[in-house]
Amino acid sequence: MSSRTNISCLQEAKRVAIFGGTHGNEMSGITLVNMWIQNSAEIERNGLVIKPFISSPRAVEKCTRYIDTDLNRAFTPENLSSPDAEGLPYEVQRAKEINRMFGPKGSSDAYDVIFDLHNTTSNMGSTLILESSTDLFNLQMVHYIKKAIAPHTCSVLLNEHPQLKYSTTRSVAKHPIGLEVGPQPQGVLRSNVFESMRTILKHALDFIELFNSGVEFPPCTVDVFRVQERMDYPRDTNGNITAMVHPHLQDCDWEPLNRGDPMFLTFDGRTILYEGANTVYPTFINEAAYYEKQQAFMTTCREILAANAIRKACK
Ligand SMILES: CC(=O)N[C@@H](CC(=O)O)C(=O)O
Ligand SMILES: [Zn+2]
Repeated sequence: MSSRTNISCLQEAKRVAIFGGTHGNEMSGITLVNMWIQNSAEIERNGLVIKPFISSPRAVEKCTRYIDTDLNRAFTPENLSSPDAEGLPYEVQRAKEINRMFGPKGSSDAYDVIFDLHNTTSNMGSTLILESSTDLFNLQMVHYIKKAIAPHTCSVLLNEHPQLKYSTTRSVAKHPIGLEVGPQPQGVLRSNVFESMRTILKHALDFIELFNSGVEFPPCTVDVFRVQERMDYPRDTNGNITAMVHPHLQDCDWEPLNRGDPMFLTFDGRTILYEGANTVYPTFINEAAYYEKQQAFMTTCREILAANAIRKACK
């Protein structure tokens, strides 16, 4: 790193993986990855090794989110260092395999970039998910993608929360990046969602190719939504939900939610208001996969991140 010129020189990003089917019922990513496994012409770039990969084939075969446990929570140090044994949950075995193939997580042998393709039932549009506010390579890539797709837009969700952060499949890579596109029901393919995902990935790969070719990217800023809090549904003493997302909140991902705004509608017709002091930006509103995670939506706050100029390190 050179601080005098304020250009950060980063390692080349030669090995890139594209994961689909981390969740077996999120059809756009699964379909794109299967398509690219058959014919990779569209994703090939000069000087790059690009591996399209189905992360959870058994879940894909059954068209279910997971077999035993959520793969996208399974990349914990405990799981990854556990001895191989019969009878481990399918996704724990799979996490260990993926870590051997694309990692080891945290080591210099790990893949440079893993894109993990997800779909949501929420009305989030296209969303890039980052796990670190200081990963200059990812920040510059996100900035590049946002510029390239304009006038279409893409939100950036930053999940760096000490308690709410989870051990994702992509976290095996040096630069983990999630791509979440919705709304798309589980088990369903929607052409608009499929095409948005495909376009964003194309620009992402173009960025990596340019970076590796020695192009310098000037300093930039990126608007992000930082994860703040998990909001659960109101529940009775048995743990069953007693209310739904309020119609005024449903589908309003990324729109401001202010103190006093409707949040839930109980089955007997009562409105429950948001009582937090600050304006927040909800996302993952009414995501199907999150009922079991006790999450009706997630609140975020807006933030602007600044990134240094970057270029490939000269050897
Ligand atoms: C709907 C869904 O699966 N969302 C992803 C988000 C992510 O990849 O961080 C998950 O919960 O694992
Ligand atoms: Zn998913």
